[in-house]
Amino acid sequence: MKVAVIQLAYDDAEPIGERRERVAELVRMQRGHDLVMLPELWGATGFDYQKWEASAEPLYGPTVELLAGVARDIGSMVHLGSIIERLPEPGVEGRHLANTSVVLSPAGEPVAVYRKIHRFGFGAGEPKLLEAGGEIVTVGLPGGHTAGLSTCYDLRFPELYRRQLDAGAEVFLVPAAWPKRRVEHWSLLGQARAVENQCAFISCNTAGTHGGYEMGGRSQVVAATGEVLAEAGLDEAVLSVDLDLGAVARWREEFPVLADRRL
Ligand SMILES: O=C(O)CCC(=O)C(=O)O
Repeated sequence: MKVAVIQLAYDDAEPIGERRERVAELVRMQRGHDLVMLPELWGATGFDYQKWEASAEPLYGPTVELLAGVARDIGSMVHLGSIIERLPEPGVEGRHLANTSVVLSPAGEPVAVYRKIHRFGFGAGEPKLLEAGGEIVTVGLPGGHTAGLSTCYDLRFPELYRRQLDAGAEVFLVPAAWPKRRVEHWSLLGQARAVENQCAFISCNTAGTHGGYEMGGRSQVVAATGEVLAEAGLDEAVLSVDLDLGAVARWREEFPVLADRRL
C-alpha cells in the first residue's frame, strides 16, 4: 500500500479558507498513493480552543465535501485527520461538539467515522468542550487489510490498541496535534504501539505554532517489527512510503508473541 502522510505546518495567522485550499491542493498532489493522511484539527486551528465553536461543522460538512471531491479526482483513500464536529444533538455529557475523524474511499464515500475517545486538557480544552467518543473503529484498506483509528492523546492508552488489534487491526492510523515539548513521547509511544501489538503504525502530526503551542512534527511510519520506515522532522513535509501490509501477518507468524497473551 502506498501511503502519503502530509505533515502540515500552519499558524494562527493563516485564514482557514486559504488553508483549506492549500490542503486540498497538497492532497491532490498525492495522486498514485492508495491512502493519503492529514493531521488532527488542521481546519479548526488545532490547539486554539477558543476557535472551536466557530469552526465546528456538521459531520458531512465543508471539509468532508471538499476532500471527498479530491479523493474522487485522484482515486485515493483520504483520512482527513479530524474536524470539530457539531453533533446533531448533545451527547451524554450534554456537549454538542466532538473531535471527529472521517476516512473517505477513493469514490469519495465516507467509510469510517471515529470520535476521539480520550480527551486532552485535564479539565480544560477537550474535556470541557467536547463529547468523548465511545466506539472502537476499524476501516478496510486496499488488499483486504484492516486499520484501527485513534487520535493524538489516545496514543497514551495502550488498552485501546489492544482492542483494535482484537477487532482485526493490522495497522494503526493516528492523526495528531502533538506539541514539541513532549515529542519524544510521541515517537516512543508510536513505536511501542507497533512493537507490542505487532501492527504497522502510521502517524500524521502537525508542524508550526498554533494557540501558543509549538507543534512537534515527527510523523512516522513504523513497520510491525518496530523498524521506523520514515520519519518527518519539525517542518512541513510529505512522507511517501510503500508499506507492505502482508509483512504484518508474516512477522506475527515468524515471532508469535501475540499467541502468548494471557487474557
Ligand atoms: O499527550 C500529549 O502529550 C499531547 C496530546 C494532545 O496534544 C492532544 O491530544 O491534543
